[in-house]
This record gives sequence, C-alpha cells and structure tokens, in this order.
Amino acid sequence: MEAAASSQIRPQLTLKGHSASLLPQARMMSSFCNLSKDSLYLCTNSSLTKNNVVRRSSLNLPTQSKDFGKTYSSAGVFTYPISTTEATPVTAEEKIGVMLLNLGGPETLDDVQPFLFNLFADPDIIRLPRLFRFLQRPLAQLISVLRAPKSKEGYAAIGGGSPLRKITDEQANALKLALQSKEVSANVYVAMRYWRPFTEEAIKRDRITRLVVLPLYPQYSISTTGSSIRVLQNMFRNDAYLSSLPVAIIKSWYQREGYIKSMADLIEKELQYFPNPAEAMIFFSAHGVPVSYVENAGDPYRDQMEECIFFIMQELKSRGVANDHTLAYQSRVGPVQWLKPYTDEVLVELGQQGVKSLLAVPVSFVSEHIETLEEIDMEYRELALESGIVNWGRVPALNCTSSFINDLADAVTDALPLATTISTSSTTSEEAENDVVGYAIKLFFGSILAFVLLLSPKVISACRNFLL
Ligand SMILES: C=CC1=C(C)c2cc3[nH]c(cc4nc(cc5[nH]c(cc1n2)c(C)c5CCC(=O)O)C(CCC(=O)O)=C4C)c(C)c3C=C
Ligand SMILES: [Fe+2]
Repeated sequence: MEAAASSQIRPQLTLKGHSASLLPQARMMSSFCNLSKDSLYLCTNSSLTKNNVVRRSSLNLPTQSKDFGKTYSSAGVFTYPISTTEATPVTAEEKIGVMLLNLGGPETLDDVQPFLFNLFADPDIIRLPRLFRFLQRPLAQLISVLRAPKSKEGYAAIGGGSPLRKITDEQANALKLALQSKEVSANVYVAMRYWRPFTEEAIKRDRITRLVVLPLYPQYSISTTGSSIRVLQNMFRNDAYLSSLPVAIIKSWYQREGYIKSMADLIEKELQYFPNPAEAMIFFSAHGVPVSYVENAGDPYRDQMEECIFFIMQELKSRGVANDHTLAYQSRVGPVQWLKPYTDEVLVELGQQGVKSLLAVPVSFVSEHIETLEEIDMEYRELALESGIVNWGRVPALNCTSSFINDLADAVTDALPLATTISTSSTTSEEAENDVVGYAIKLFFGSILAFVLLLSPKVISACRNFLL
C-alpha cells in the first residue's frame, strides 16, 4: 500500500535520490511546507524564505493513511478535567444533551462594537499580565471602539452581519437528526462565546442527565475551545445541578477519519473546476493566533494544525491526488507577532514564484463566516490575482455536509460513556486572587504602571494596529 501510494507521488517529492516514502521525516516535513518545484530541497536546506521556515514536529504521526482512522478516531475525546474514571454505559432512561460551542458573531452592524467588546474582554484573547488584569475591560472598550469601523466594513460586505448563528443552528438540527438515526435521542444546544445565544444561557433545564460538549473548532486553541471551556467550568462550579451532571468534553477532533475524509472530499471536488487540476496548489489557510500562545502558554494549536494538514494530504494522496500544498495563517489582529507564515505574504510570494492556480482551503473552522466570505473570498482573492495567480478557487466550509455531521454524531456517541462530573473541590488561582489586600496593592502599582505605559509611543502605535 505504501509503495502504491508513493508511486503516485510526483517527482518533486523525491529528495536527492531517496523516495519520499522511504524517509518518513522528510515526508512529514514535505507536508508542512510549500511543495513547489524546489521547495522540498529548500526545506531540508534551511534556505527557505523567513516566512516559510519549517519546524520539525515531535508529533508521533502514523505512517500509513489507513492508520489514522483506527488509531486516532477517538483520540480527541477527553473528559474535562481529564479523569481516570471508568467509562459508564448510557442507560435507556438517560436524557442526553449535546452542547455545541462556537464563537458567535454580530447579527447586525449595530452588534459589531458590543460583540468586539465581549471578544477583547476575554482574558484568553487579550492576555494581560496578572498585574494589569483590571485593565481588561477598559482596554476592551478602547480596542472595540477603534476596531469597529474596520469590522463593520467587513460585515457590511457579507450582507450586514455574521451567518454564524444561522449555520450553527442548522448544524445543531442536522446533528440531532444524525444522532436520532443512530438511535440516540438528544437535545442539541448552541453556546456562543461572544454573542447570542451566550454559553451561560445555553443549558436549559431539560432535566439532562448526561452532557457532551462539542466545540465546533476541529483544533484546540486556548483562545477558542480553551476559553469556552473556562467559562463552562466556572458556570458548572457555581451551580449545584450542573456540578453533579456527568459531562464529556471533546477538546479536539481534527484527527477523526470522518472529518479528514469530508475535507478531502471537498478539496477533491473543488480541484475539478481548475483547467489543469493537478497543477493547482492546495493552499490551507488557518486562523492565526499570537506566537506567544504557542511558545509561552503551551497552546497545541500549531501542532494540531500541522498534523491535521498532514492527515488531509495523506488521505488525498491515497486517492491519487498529489498536488503541491502549503499552510499559512490569516486574520492577525493587533501589534504582536502571530503564527507565520502569514497568508497575505505567502500569496504574494507564490504569485512571484509563478504559481498560476491556487485552491484556498479554510481549515480552522467548519462554518462560513466573515473570514471565509470577506477575507478569503474578497481580500485574498484580489491580492492573489494581483500577484500573478490566474485561477483561483476556494473550498466551501463543511457547514452541514452529511458525512461531516454524521462523524460529529459518532464523536458524540464515542464520548457519551466517558462523561464524569466536573470536580468542584479545588481552589482555583482566580479564587486565590480574591485576596482583598493583595488586590489593592496590585491595583495601586498597576495603575501607576498603566498610566506610564499608556502615554508611551509604543502603546499608542499598538492601538493604531487594531485599526489596520
Ligand atoms: C485578537 C485576537 C484574536 C484571536 C487570538 C483569535 C483567534 C481565533 N479566532 C477564530 C475564529 C473566528 N474569529 C472571528 C472573528 C474575530 N476574531 C478576532 C480576534 C481574534 N481571534 C476578531 C477581532 C474578530 C472579529 C472580526 C474582525 O474584526 O476581524 C470569527 C468570525 C465570526 C463571524 O462573525 O463570522 C471566527 C470564526 C479562531 C478559530 C481562532 C484561533 C484558533
Ligand atoms: Fe478570531
């Protein structure tokens, strides 16, 4: 099987006389970088442009495409906090709930600034040092007001609001039906982090006896799934009913076979629209996060993203699709460094390198939203065409694709027996912070520092960056 797969790999995957299939590490690296004519050679000679630097991943990747379905299909299921408790079978009397976590989006242009306020007020989005946490809300107010005009332009361009609520509701209905077809009767709730219906409102008291929490982000990031789980954990800790409810949280599921195959189906289909499908570069564009999340705070997002792309490409190769591919990160906001390479910069470079056909694949999110409909379809498309790319395509988001929804239903049924109650006993660091004297001291010194910082030219230019 491996030999068959490698024979379908085009010559540029051959590394100085060695078949790529004989070099798992080289093959793995090849999946992490731009495989244009000389690029595998470039990757292994560290002479890549600054933005295309390839990191060696310590991930233990399976070596054959058939492996991932079996080895990884339930690997993304964790209870939270991770528990060693035995799985408990679901009984016929149980009332099952599924909570879909999502980001939420402004439904009208008037919602944009308050939506942005909620987003920037999240300490998992703007990560201030502890001493400055009291500035979170005033800063969120300032940044949301500065950012709102640019965001409004984007939302206006896609019809005056985010489609996220409508699509997520449709996904919830489709999931309920898919579960029914597997003889699992469940109520499916939508819980948005920054807009209606808010996470806090999502759990209705339907006498649920077991809950599966399913974030609609395939890969885990502190800023997305992590943030929503933090809110849930606080909610559950402070409520007698919820704190005794068995819960299973699926922290990430990018490695599920159904998801990988559904993505490969979409890519394969979209490639057919190109004049010469084999020539089109598959351009994965993931939502970025600040580098510090990954390098200082231990966010597994980049590793999971790279592994996800590896699985999708492996699936495509097993179908005889061996196009060149690359991964870049989009949607950076503010003054700090985000994960590289940046989508806009890579598009220009590819155009300059002579790439003529490009298929954009949004990969960190499963619904259409402002960053697919406006940023990719309008801004990046225009940039790509200006940079010399002639044939442009974009893979649609999964939305309610039946193979995908069916796989989410399997993820839920896999997770159900793993539900356990969320621990309430430990004192959290937040509670420890509620020491009044300590707080007053922090407030005093923090205010002085904040005052000095706010007047510095660096901070003024940082604020300006949220406008761009
Ligand atoms: C400023 C920090 C941000 C981080 C970190 C971040 C991570 C992150 N976001 C998504 C998915 C989405 N983000 C969306 C909108 C959005 N995100 C930020 C900022 C950060 N995101 C802003 C300011 C906005 C508003 C739009 C804008 O002004 O650019 C959305 C869109 C929702 C919609 O309304 O359609 C999604 C989806 C992921 C997956 C992610 C980290 C992995
Ligand atoms: Fe975002």
